[in-house]
Parts: sequence; C-alpha cells; structure tokens
Amino acid sequence: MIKTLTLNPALDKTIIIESFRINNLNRIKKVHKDAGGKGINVSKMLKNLGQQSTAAGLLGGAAGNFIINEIKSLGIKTEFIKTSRETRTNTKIVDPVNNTFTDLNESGSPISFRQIEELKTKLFTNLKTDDILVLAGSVPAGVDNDIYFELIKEAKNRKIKTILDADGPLFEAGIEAAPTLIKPNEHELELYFKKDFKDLKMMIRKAESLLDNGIKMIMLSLGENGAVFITEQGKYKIDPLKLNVKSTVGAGDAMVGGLAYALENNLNLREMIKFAAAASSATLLRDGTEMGSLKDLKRLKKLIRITEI
Ligand SMILES: Nc1ncnc2c1ncn2[C@@H]1O[C@H](COP(=O)(O)OP(=O)(O)OP(=O)(O)O)[C@@H](O)[C@H]1O
Ligand SMILES: O=P(O)(O)OC[C@@]1(O)O[C@H](CO)[C@@H](O)[C@@H]1O
Repeated sequence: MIKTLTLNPALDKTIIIESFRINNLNRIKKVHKDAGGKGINVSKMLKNLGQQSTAAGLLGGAAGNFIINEIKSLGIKTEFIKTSRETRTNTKIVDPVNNTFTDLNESGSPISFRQIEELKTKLFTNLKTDDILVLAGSVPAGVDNDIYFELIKEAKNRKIKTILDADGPLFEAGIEAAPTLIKPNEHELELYFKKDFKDLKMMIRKAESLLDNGIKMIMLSLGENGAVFITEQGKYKIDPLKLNVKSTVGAGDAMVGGLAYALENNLNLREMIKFAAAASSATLLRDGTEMGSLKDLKRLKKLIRITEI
C-alpha cells in the first residue's frame, strides 16, 4: 500500500497568458483549476498508472472541498482531516509564447497543534511493514520543521518505506531520519549545501554524500537537463526528452509517483529509473497540474536513455 501525505495542499489555478509582461495589463487566455499539492499529485500519477494509493493531509473551506471532490472523482482513496481555515490557492502563470512557467505559491493557513497531533495519530493506521509513505511539499504555519523527521523515524520503527520530497529546513531535518528515497531538485540541493553548483560532477558528488546518512536512493531532478539517480549500486544519468512542454508543474511529483510505483511493484533499478523519467515527461505534455497518462508514459519510456556514470 502507498500513502501520500500533503500537509499543505493547494487549489492550483493555472492561467495561460501569451507574452506575459509585468507592469502591464495582461489578458488571460485560459484558466485551469486542479487539485494540487505535492503528495496529492503523486496520488494522481499513481492512479494514472493503475496503482491505488491513499491521499492524506489537511483540507478546509471551499478550496478544500474542491480538492477533495476532484480527488474522489478520480477514484483516489482519501484520509483528510477537515480544518476550519481555507486551503490555499496557488497561481501558476504559463506563457506559451516565451515558454515561461511562474509559480506564485501562498504559504497556507496556520494549523492548530491539536489537528497536527490528530493527523500524526491517524497517519499510521492501515500502514504495515513494507508499505510506502510519501511525504511531500511545504507545511503551513504551526507545523514544526522537524515534522518529516519525526514521521520518517516513526515509519522506520514500523518498517515502512519512506519517500521525501521537500525543501529548506524540512529537507534538512527530514534527511537526518534517513528516508528510503529522496528526490531533491538542483535548487533544493543548493539550499541544503549552501552552494551554487556550477559543475554537475560536484553536484553529484555532494548528493552522493547523502547516502552516508543511510538514505538508499536519490533521484536528483534537473528540470530540462534531465536527472541523475544515485544508489550504493551505481549512478545513472538520465537524458531529458525534447518535448512540447505545456506545463512543468508537478513533473517532479510525477517522477516521485513513478518511483513509488516501482518500489511498490519491485521493479528492477533500470526499470524504476525509466518509469520515473517517463512519468515526469508524460506530465509535461499536460496542461495545468494534470498528471501524465499511462499511454504517453509507455510511449515515452521507450525513448528514455540512461547511462551508468
Ligand atoms: N523542460 C523540460 N524538458 C524535458 N524534461 C523536463 C523538463 N522539465 C522537467 N523535466 C523532467 O521532469 C523531471 C522533474 O522535473 P523538475 O526537476 O523540474 O522537478 P521539480 O523541480 O521537483 O518540479 P515540481 O516541484 O514542479 O514537481 C526532470 O528530472 C526531467 O526528467
Ligand atoms: O509550496 P509547496 O508545497 O512547496 O509546493 C506546492 C506546489 O507548487 O507543488 C505542486 C507541484 O509540485 C503544486 O501542485 C503545488 O501548487
């Protein structure tokens, strides 16, 4: 079983503006509304792969209702705690003329201590040995930065595998608990090492050093430059595909979805890497925060090239 945790979900509002200009009146061509937040996107990707998961977290208000209805209509199991505050709306500006993708993320309404405690208690019900818990995204005010650390520790006590996708202090604290797999992007790694990586080799060496913490697998995603997968068994460079990108939002989450699928179904390392890369590539072909289809994934997977480095 796979469970995803999204402590700070978002109604993603993607607005398409051709030739977007600041300090100017911009006419919106199209608007998309999607249920968003990293863990929720992972569950959406898994659903497209035919893999059931349970999406857990905190939701409230009209945006919260929109999100829960969307996820339920997709057939994803839900385990959200209702909050009295409105769930955030994140705005994404896509300019198809200049090929720019701009994220405007709200911080999220504060959460009470009581609700966080309730969530912690409920999270582990139904999770057993070898299940997978995906912890992804930012947290709203009121939640401590060591929340992922605490949950990963608890998961390890119960022999549950964990995947962490977070940035800043959440990442810093979380990796101390040695999750099974992490998926930092370049920016997240630079934040952690307080370094501006000019050289890919240096970045890979630094990422590799995180294996010393007890982390088993690292998928370092590099946006349009592809990705690097790192384990004790070897390191692999994944070439990016040249695609007609509609939206980059959620490409990393789709990748996490592919990784979770591969772990759950015991795919071998090469298959796991190709699966994850194809899932993210398929998602780039979709508008807004829609995840890639299984049909596109299967087609693109044949094109993914990986090289041992
Ligand atoms: N412009 C692009 N062209 C080709 N492939 C891309 C592009 N952007 C992303 N990808 C693919 O998607 C993967 C994940 O993207 P990225 O590194 O942007 O993740 P991310 O920063 O976690 O994204 P998000 O937080 O929006 O989910 C990359 O490793 C790469 O394989
Ligand atoms: O503010 P966070 O929690 O870091 O990221 C939230 C978010 O940008 O991540 C997803 C894409 O990865 C979107 O659905 C969502 O709006």
